[in-house]
Amino acid sequence: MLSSSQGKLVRDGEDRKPVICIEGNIASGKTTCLEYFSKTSNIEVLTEPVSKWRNVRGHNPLALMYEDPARWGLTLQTYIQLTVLDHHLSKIMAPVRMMERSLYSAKYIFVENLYKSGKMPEVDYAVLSEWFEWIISNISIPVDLIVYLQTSPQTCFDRLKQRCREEEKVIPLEYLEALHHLYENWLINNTSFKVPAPVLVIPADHDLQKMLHQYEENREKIFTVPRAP
Ligand SMILES: Nc1ncnc2c1ncn2[C@@H]1O[C@H](COP(=O)(O)OP(=O)(O)O)[C@@H](O)[C@H]1O
Ligand SMILES: Cc1cn([C@H]2C[C@H](O)[C@@H](COP(=O)(O)O)O2)c(=O)[nH]c1=O
Repeated sequence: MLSSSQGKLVRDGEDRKPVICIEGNIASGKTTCLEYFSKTSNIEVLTEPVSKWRNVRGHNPLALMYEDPARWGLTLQTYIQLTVLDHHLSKIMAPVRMMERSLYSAKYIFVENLYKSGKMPEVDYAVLSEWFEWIISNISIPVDLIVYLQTSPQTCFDRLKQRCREEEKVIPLEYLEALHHLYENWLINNTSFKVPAPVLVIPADHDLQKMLHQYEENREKIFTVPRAP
């Protein structure tokens, strides 16, 4: 349920609890990172609802988008915006929430990439942008910390091949390079969109053992994050 506070709709029925978003390119290791932290007590983990994006009432908008982005980009991104908004607004059951990506990256990285690469018609981009602007102007979407898993596109390409998700077999290295530049401009160079929270960068090209070690080293920084006002 939502109630109104200071002109915005807010999730009600609970105190504000810290929300930490894990960001990074496709196959950068976000799910693996969340899996690791899910073993910590008092933390709730929300992974991306990819299964919904692969099956909405028997349709697979993720596959359709990769087959024909100009035709299906709007369809997929509209549904992603809805399902991610639903995650942001769902009741937080533990003292801290960690979630995979956010409403912000769906727009600032993926929608932006479709449009900039000429694969999304201007009218589709305009409609999605209007929706997004309305949501962030009228609904409180609090994020207290962004943990950015910073990888090279080549690392993601190798991990993507290893993961072997059917819909993603058509992804070329250039696609991951384009997403990488958008992420870097947003979270590192601060040259594109407003960053909604402080950013903690974790270099993520390393093998699993080294990554787990780095997660441990950063645990304190991650979980003592001050809550945004
Ligand atoms: N540090 C790592 N070194 C090698 N492989 C990894 C590492 N982290 C994750 N993987 C593997 O790479 C693939 C993508 O990881 P995943 O966590 O699903 O990425 P994301 O959620 O960011 O898409 C998976 O097959 C996973 O087992
Ligand atoms: C948020 C978002 C995701 N996608 C695509 C990109 C990938 O194929 C999957 C998500 O997988 P990941 O391993 O978690 O990166 O969904 C997209 O096309 N648009 C989006 O906004």
